[in-house]
Amino acid sequence: MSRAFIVVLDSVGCGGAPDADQFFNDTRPDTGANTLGHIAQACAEGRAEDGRSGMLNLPTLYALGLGRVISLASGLQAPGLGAQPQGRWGAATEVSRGKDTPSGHWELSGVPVPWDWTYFPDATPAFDDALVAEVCRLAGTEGILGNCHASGIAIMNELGAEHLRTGWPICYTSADSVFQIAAHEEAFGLERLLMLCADLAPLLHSRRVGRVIARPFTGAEGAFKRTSNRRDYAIEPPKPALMDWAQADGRVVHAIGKIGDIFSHRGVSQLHKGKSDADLVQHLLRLADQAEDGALTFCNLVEFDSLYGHPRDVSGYARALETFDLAAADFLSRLKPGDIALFTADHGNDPTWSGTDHTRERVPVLVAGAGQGEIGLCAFVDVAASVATHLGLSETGPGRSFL
Ligand SMILES: O=P(O)(O)O[C@H]1O[C@H](CO)[C@@H](O)[C@H]1O
Ligand SMILES: [Mn+2]
Ligand SMILES: [Mn+2]
Repeated sequence: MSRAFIVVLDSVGCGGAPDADQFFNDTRPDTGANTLGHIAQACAEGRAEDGRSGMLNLPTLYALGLGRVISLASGLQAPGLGAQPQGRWGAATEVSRGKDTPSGHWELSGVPVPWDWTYFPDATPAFDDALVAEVCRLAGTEGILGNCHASGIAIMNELGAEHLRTGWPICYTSADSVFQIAAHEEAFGLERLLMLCADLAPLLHSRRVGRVIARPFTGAEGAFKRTSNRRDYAIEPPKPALMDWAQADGRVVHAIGKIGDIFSHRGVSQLHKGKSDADLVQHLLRLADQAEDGALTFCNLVEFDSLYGHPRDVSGYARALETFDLAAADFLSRLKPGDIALFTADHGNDPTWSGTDHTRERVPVLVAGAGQGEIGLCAFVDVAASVATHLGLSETGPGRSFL
């Protein structure tokens, strides 16, 4: 039985979203944002020379059709990407109203998001009194710290000492639909923090806040450090999605990286986590060798987004793409006859753009193992339909298979 591998390169968009004018970074609309296209341009113009050099060098992904995808999606002729593709290539357009990770992954899995997410206002306080009171009740504290939009490292350093003094949890949010709680692993207690987030999640999910995120840290003042015990309590997809369909048909589903959290751990047979994308790629290589007949492997590589997209680090983003491209060649060489591997993304995060938020873009769809030729423009839900069709699942969702 054939197998399928989906690899989401988090935030590796290819421009051209028809509704980009309705999404913003600071006050600038996302119209024209193009993560891959602008990185390729910056490389060609010598503006991405930190730790790497020259044209964006992605032979494996170009051979599947990546260069064609950028011009298909956005009309941009990205320099150096013109190779004759050997794979199936297209660009997918999202309909969900959020340019965030859950929206993107759910829609790729056949479930567009039918609601508007709740975002907290960029004001202080960001949270209403009833919510603060509930956090205090569950935490057993007389108050909270933060109560604003913040970057996690900055607010940990700013309020960590006060947190140790008062015992109050540090609560903050961002441009995403999230409620985050940072607390010291030893002083506040890791289990207590996780329990607090778990207990708070149903209330926030009922308000359509996508995730409650525990952000434990350790160390003393001046040397606080986040630990890898981050935990996301995410709202569940409103309908069964690709991984659920596969499991319902008795297939093994491997989730690599954040995939478990993004789907509230639904539909996952085995979860493979790591401390970095390099670890996650090792899981991917191992599963290419070892995944069961008929299995679905769904992988998210988050560092493009978290380490390079949000900080607007063009060289770093280019380096990460080039590193991944080498691993992708190794990965593809391990596939067995009948397997497919599909590379895509969940949204954009153009490192040349204004602001620090995601950018609304189309995403690449590159398929190895399914012959050669243009898929053209398609829908996010067509990814799920195509993978389900390839695996021979009984449910294929609302999309149309391009395979
Ligand atoms: O700044 P840190 O705490 O890393 O938070 C980031 O991580 C959140 C979820 O991925 C985003 O919404 C952003 O707020
Ligand atoms: Mn994402
Ligand atoms: Mn992000």
